Amino acid sequence: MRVLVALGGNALVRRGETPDADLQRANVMKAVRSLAPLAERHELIVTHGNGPQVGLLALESVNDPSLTRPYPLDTIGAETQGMIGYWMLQALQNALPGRQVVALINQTLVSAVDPAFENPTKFVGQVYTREEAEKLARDYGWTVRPDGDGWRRVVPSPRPQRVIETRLIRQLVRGGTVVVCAGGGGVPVFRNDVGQLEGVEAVIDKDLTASVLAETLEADAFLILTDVPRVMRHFGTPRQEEITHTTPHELRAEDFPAGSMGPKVEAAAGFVERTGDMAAIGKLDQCVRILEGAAGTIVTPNATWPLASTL
Ligand SMILES: Nc1ncnc2c1ncn2[C@@H]1O[C@H](COP(=O)(O)OP(=O)(O)O)[C@@H](O)[C@H]1O
Ligand SMILES: NC(=O)OP(=O)(O)O
Repeated sequence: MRVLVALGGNALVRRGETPDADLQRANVMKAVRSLAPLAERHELIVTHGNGPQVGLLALESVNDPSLTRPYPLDTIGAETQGMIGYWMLQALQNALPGRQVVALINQTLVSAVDPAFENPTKFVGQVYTREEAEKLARDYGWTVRPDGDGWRRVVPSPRPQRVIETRLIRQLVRGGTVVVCAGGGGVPVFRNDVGQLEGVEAVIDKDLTASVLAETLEADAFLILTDVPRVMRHFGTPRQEEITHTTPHELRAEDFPAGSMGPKVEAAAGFVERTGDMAAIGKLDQCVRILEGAAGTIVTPNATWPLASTL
């Protein structure tokens, strides 16, 4: 069975935690302990978020007096793929001796005229007070928006069209290699007037890229792993209830917040609609049980879909 896992930013650093390298490495090791049993039994592709990290490196760059201009977001996105990819590579190699593992720097094609460039929505970096965020917006020309109780920088997040290195990833996976790729949704690139790839200032949603990649790699299951056990109806209200098994049609009838559960639900529902295979959203440390259909929110084409037949 071929399984593609999208690892949430929460798995690396939670809101309010200091994003020291030691802490993130320890969190990566913990995540890999959960993922290792999947890799032992299945072909595995791992993608990961980079929102907190891309924001942190962008802040460092904007404060670096030796630069005439800060590094662009595509370059910083590639830096985060290198950094997080290295942590994951090492942790996976240590957990899976004898198994080939690779972490790739790779790019995702977007449209240069995606309307997202006019309407930044992707939260990056740390949480600020409103006053701090407004000062940063004035000083650095950032766009900032409320996120929960705090404020954060937002950047454009164009829709992923295709992962440029898909063929290579497929070859590696078919050969039994565990592949870490499409980190931070992939480095956003477009084709310029002369057909050359060129980076753009954006951060792609990693769940949406993971959905596209899972489809093109013909994954049998697409797991979105985060810090909540299931998607909830009426989240955060006294009427809150867990969704155990659902369909794209049912999910699309509900409203989910744009900055968090919304893209996950869209990514899962889209994958199931396009492929007829299974997607799920749930907690990282329950990933084995989620794949068995015994935990998480399981999304299948219809209510009677024979889950057990895929296992
Ligand atoms: N309907 C919902 N059901 C469950 N969680 C939700 C819902 N709406 C919003 N959330 C929030 O979404 C968060 C997960 O999204 P996000 O923080 O973007 O995850 P990650 O960084 O792991 O990708 C949860 O921690 C929860 O607070
Ligand atoms: N690029 C991205 O979607 O990162 P997060 O999941 O960390 O927000």
